[in-house]
Amino acid sequence: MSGLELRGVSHGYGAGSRRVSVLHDVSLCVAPGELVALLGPSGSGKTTVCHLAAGFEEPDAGTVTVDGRPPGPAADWSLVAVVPQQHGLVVGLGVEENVLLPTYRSAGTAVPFDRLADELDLGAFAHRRVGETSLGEQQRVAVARGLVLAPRVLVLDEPTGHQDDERAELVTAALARAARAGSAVLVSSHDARVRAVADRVLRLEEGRILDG
Ligand SMILES: Nc1ncnc2c1ncn2[C@@H]1O[C@H](COP(=O)(O)OP(=O)(O)OP(=O)(O)O)[C@@H](O)[C@H]1O
Repeated sequence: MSGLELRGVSHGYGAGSRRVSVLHDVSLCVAPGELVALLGPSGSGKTTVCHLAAGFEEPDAGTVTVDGRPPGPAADWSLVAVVPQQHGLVVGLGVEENVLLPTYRSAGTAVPFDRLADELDLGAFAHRRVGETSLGEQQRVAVARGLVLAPRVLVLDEPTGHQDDERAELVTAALARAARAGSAVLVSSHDARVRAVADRVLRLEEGRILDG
């Protein structure tokens, strides 16, 4: 199966008798060209799913694959790119440098920075260091960095959480375009505007997928 696939995934945190199970037998897939929204209450395990999909962690049981292979801890971002909840930007570097970081270790073709800056309204602060920008601006920089290599799989954790209505529309439009261009896009979100552009909605409750 190409795209993103989680099969029978269980996962937890802690060690020994203190280990707490968070995900229970989770299976989901996101096909190339599809945008899937992952909804669920706080603590239901959405971020854990995103981290496993990104290869930040390996599941206790089950498999995670991107185009049929485990994503690995240092995946090429043309294969799987991530927008973490806390953005993961390098605050001492400039906006453009942050957006282009994935291109330094990938042979993939980059989307021009100016196009991403235009689509995500980065222009007014594109010349600044990330540490000199607002949280909402940083979030859009992280989205641009996720899009820069037109990845096979794009995983985003609450990517509109710091946006006003107008900018949230820019973000969701950019994600919908990425899916139309062939990326498999998984978005963890509570935002109705994300649901509105999703091809499918999955619900996670207490670490289990309810439907989809
Ligand atoms: N590093 C960790 N160590 C121990 N427990 C953790 C850790 N990370 C998450 N958890 C627990 O795992 C569960 C799922 O957390 P997760 O962050 O995946 O949920 P979420 O659905 O993304 O929540 P939110 O919507 O609040 O961001 C929660 O009960 C959380 O307390």
